[in-house]
Amino acid sequence: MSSPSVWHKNYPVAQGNRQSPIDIVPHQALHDPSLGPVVLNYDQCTSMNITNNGHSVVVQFDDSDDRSVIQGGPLDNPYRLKQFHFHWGEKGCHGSEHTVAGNSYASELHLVHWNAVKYKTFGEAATAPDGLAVLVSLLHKTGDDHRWLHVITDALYMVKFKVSTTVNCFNPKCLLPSSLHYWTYLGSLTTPPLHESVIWIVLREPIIVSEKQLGKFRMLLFTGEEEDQRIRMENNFRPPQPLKGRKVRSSI
Ligand SMILES: Cc1ccnc(S(N)(=O)=O)n1
Ligand SMILES: [Zn+2]
Repeated sequence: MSSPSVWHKNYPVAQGNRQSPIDIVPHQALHDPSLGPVVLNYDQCTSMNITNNGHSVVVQFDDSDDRSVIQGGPLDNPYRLKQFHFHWGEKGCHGSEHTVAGNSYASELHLVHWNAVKYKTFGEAATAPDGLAVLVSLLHKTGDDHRWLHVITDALYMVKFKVSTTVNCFNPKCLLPSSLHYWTYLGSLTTPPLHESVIWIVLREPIIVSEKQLGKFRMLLFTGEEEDQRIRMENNFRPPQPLKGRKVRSSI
């Protein structure tokens, strides 16, 4: 995984006008009363597998129909859940991509959805300005285990190297905080190809996870079993990017 500072050489859009992540400054966010609640319909278990794809750990979903969708909030259509993945650091409270008033969290969960009403495939949606919607849960490290995150962290040893294993019936709603109040802004993918196609919905309330649970992410490897180099997967986060005049709206 090359460093974010050189991505612009192969992906000039890295220096575009709607790049992600950003630093969210709460008192500068515009409260928009027209922003309704986000509505999550994840009840039909459609998770399929968990994969170490060499730069994060990803849980893929069956997105062949509208069983698992997000709608409402800033979205004009229902967006289909395709996958979720995490970003994390190597220690302490660094590892999230979005920061809040300059403060970073230990990790960040991205639930990636695509607009299957307007676009035929995820690939097509991923290049459209309203193609994707990513719901963000910030993971705050304190002492306690998160009661449901262990389902994921207990499976990580099976994908230590760049492999995949099945995960049945995991409803990611259990990884969200109790409050669905959010900030929202128009941005991009935070890893190449950095397409400016994402409506970001960042939940204000972090979830609480333990150092032990975070440690299990950090034992993942960027490298495959056959490679003799063992490179730990950590610090797979992009730092905040310039706002370039964008407005962040707040649901409350
Ligand atoms: C599916 C996908 C690809 C690249 N980057 C992202 S992210 N980190 O913006 O959610 N998601
Ligand atoms: Zn991500």
